Amino acid sequence: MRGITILGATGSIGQNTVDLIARRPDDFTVEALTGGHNIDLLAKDARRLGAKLAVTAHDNRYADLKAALSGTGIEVAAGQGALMEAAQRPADWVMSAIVGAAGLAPGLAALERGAALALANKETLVCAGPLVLETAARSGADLIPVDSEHSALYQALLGEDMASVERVIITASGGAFRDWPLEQLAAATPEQASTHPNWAMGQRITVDSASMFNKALELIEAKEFFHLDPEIIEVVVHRESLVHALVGHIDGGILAHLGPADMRHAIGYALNWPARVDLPVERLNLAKIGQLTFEAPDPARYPALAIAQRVMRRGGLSGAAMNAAKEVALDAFLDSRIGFMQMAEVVTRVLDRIETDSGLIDAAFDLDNVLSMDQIARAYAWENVNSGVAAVT
Ligand SMILES: NC(=O)C1=CN([C@@H]2O[C@H](COP(=O)(O)OP(=O)(O)OC[C@H]3O[C@@H](n4cnc5c(N)ncnc54)[C@H](OP(=O)(O)O)[C@@H]3O)[C@@H](O)[C@H]2O)C=CC1
Ligand SMILES: CC(=O)[C@@H](O)[C@H](O)COP(=O)(O)O
Ligand SMILES: [Mn+2]
Repeated sequence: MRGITILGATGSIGQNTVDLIARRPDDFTVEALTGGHNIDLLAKDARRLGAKLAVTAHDNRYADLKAALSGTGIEVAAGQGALMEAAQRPADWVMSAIVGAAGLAPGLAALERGAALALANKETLVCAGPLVLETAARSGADLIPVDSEHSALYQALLGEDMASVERVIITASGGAFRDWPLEQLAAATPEQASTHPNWAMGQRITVDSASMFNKALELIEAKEFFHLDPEIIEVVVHRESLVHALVGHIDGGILAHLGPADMRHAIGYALNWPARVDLPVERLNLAKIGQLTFEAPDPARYPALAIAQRVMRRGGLSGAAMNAAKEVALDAFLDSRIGFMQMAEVVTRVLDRIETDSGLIDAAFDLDNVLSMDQIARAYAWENVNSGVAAVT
């Protein structure tokens, strides 16, 4: 029996993980499940999986969770401290599926304790790549990617000599607005941006897919995870979301990873790694699919890609700054305070300021410095939003 903890169990990745665990009750015990506001779902899954501990990230939801699990014997806790304790429980495998920079500290805590960490939370590597890899190396913990492109790269790179890799290509669906006239993007609403052509995911990553900030984060995630030179990482728009990533070798050969647009493949791969097991996902019928298409991304439509290049070249704590500014810009967009295309403007202004007036950008990669950079960038981004420079017109 393997002990499992799911951080962010009530979200899209969390629920796909719960689905896989629930199918094999004889193979897994559940140490802890964590969630946020969705107390009913957290309590339901804690009961269903027989979790030892259920944690809500919000102190003020403790009484609700306690009531929902009364009489079950399941331990209940709330707040940031409880989240960290859940991450450090003696699980063999921990899923990191909290959304945003909030997932960084709990994921690191699990790695420090030596649990295998299945990493869906891409912000972890964007904000603190060197710290995360160094923590895993020190504790001996396995770090297994879950983001579909990175799981695909991991699988395509198995047994390959990195010295023969000359290109790494990650695919992008193009998001909700890929067929919109460019001039209409400025007026896109949060509701319109919250749909995805192929994947069912949480709202934040769905909007990030529309702006391609998701792909921007993924470029940095790939650079950090696989120690890549940014110059060899490419993005190609692939409308079908069936080819997730490709690896090009110096002899001209390209290895591609294909799979259904169902995160249970990448989650199941990480759960069973290094073994492969039968997973409850659709098998692709290539003859029925007929054609796979590829296009170059338009830089005017997707300014986030150039921002990622800038961050990869600048290095240091600029990834933490970019992510924090993006999270604020996304909140402001979802609240209709700035327009869709202004998210990239806010992030650019924050990076301009961080690069000139904050010595912190070249500080050592420790958690305190990363979190300080996160806070400074958030403050700068809110100043920018509140100043009206990026207001919806
Ligand atoms: N969804 C997908 O298919 C993919 C997601 N990812 C990445 O995985 C991560 C999770 O994404 P997704 O599942 O879509 O997100 P969701 O929004 O669906 O779920 C987020 C989870 O985190 C919890 N949560 C939210 N805020 C906090 C916080 N401040 N502290 C603690 N817990 C919190 C939520 O609780 P509650 O809902 O109860 O409030 C929920 O359990 C993201 O980093 C995303 O980029 C990567 C590849 C694919
Ligand atoms: C499923 C997954 O990994 C997402 O990150 C996906 O990549 C989003 O789709 P986009 O290609 O539109 O960003
Ligand atoms: Mn992805």
